[in-house]
Amino acid sequence: MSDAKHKRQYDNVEARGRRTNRESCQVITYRWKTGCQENMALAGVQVIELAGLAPAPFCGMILADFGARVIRVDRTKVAMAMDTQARGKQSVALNLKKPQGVAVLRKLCVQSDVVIEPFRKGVMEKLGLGPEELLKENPRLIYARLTGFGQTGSYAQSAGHDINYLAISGLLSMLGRSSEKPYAPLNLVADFAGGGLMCAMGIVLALLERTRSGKGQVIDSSMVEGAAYVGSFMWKSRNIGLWNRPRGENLLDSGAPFYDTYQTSDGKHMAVGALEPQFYDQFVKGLGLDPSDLPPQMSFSDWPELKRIFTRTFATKTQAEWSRIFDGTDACVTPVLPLDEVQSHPHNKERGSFLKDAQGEVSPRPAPVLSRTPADPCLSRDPIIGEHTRSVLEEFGYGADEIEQLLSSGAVECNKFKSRM
Ligand SMILES: C[C@H](CCC[C@@H](C)[C@H]1CC[C@H]2[C@@H]3[C@H](O)C[C@@H]4C[C@H](O)CC[C@]4(C)[C@H]3C[C@H](O)[C@]12C)C(=O)SCCNC(=O)CCNC(=O)[C@H](O)C(C)(C)COP(=O)(O)OP(=O)(O)OC[C@H]1O[C@@H](n2cnc3c(N)ncnc32)[C@H](O)[C@@H]1OP(=O)(O)O
Repeated sequence: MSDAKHKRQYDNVEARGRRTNRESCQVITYRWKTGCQENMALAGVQVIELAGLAPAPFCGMILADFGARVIRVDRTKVAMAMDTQARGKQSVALNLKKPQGVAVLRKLCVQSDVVIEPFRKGVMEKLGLGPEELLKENPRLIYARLTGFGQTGSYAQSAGHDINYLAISGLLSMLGRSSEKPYAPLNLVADFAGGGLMCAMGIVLALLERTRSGKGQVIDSSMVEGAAYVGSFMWKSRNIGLWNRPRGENLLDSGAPFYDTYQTSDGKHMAVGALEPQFYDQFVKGLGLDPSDLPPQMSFSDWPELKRIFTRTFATKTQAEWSRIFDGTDACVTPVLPLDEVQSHPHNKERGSFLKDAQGEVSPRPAPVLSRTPADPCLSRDPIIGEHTRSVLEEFGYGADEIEQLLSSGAVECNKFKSRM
């Protein structure tokens, strides 16, 4: 195809795409997100999220919370969605083992701003939907590849989960109490901080850059590197002696008695972060101890003794009693709250830090809070698999007969939400 013809075709696609995007976002925004804040930071951005495990769904949810339109592409013949971070998304069910299903996905991607793919390296290429292909048709596309090990390197084709990526990042070796083996803090660091969140940042950066260049690009979002990047402080603070003792014996890794948790008389816990001397003094005072009876705060060899003294002291009162003593001071002591208590804690309540959705489920509100264009998360129920297949296909230009043909071939699936009322 001649360059001129290709350009004309691209311009038409681009123009149609832009028009479709704009129209569809306006149409969809009106039809499906009535009341949403048109001025949310990512309003008008259209994202295709290929259904994956935890990290990619988190990335998609962040973008949806801040106004993007996120269409999640689910597998067909799946009983229920495993995406627990689905708020604000639509669901289209496609069978990518069928060429027609691949053709539909291609059309969705070509007419969108962002695609998030959560698969092992090479899967999209096998489908003929690699970045080469799609960016040729839509040079403005931002193609985010969220993997564990990245698109290159000997592990690139290997399966893995958060703990594996954390291990290869170096951070897992630093996590754990003294004389215990390393432990992964839930699947927070690689999956979410270094994965979904880092990928969302990459997408926003690429969107911003595109406003200048008009061009999309590929984002190679490796959870190993994302986790390590989140942990840059650990690398950069080694030469100031913060981490030169064995695991669990340093200032911030449960070694220091004034940076740890303690059990209270009612079996709950308090968190202590009294690092600076002026806060440490308030902490000791709040415990009702005489500083002259204690060894110096930074006497490493006396830390085990200090821990024993603080443990004994915290065991004499309930969490509520200690909270009354320390709230409003600079002692850096706070109650360790279980998930079902955070929403009602006075500070969180005053800020509205946690929201309740239409199903009565409590979860964190989007962060950070933008003063003029804050996130406006969708609080209605999550989509069922394939709930929006028909409406999205119509919006992307498929006629009724074509949709029926796609349905009968099994390339797509449409499902209707059935209320349990
Ligand atoms: C710690 C977290 C994990 C959080 C998730 C957990 C909550 C869940 C993980 C496992 C679940 C349990 C398990 O499923 C068993 C039970 C099942 C039961 O039903 C429920 C209870 C269970 C106990 C269940 C409970 C929970 O749900 C779980 C515990 C993480 O670390 S998540 C981060 C994982 N890593 C990444 O995301 C990095 C990038 N991805 C990868 O490396 C790979 O995708 C991965 C994750 C290693 C999986 O590899 P896999 O071989 O399965 O897939 P891929 O190689 O990526 O290929 C994808 C193939 O799928 C085809 N495909 C995609 N979309 C479609 C479609 N729409 N239609 C048709 N086909 C599709 C695609 O073409 C690929 O096919 P090929 O292989 O032929 O190329």
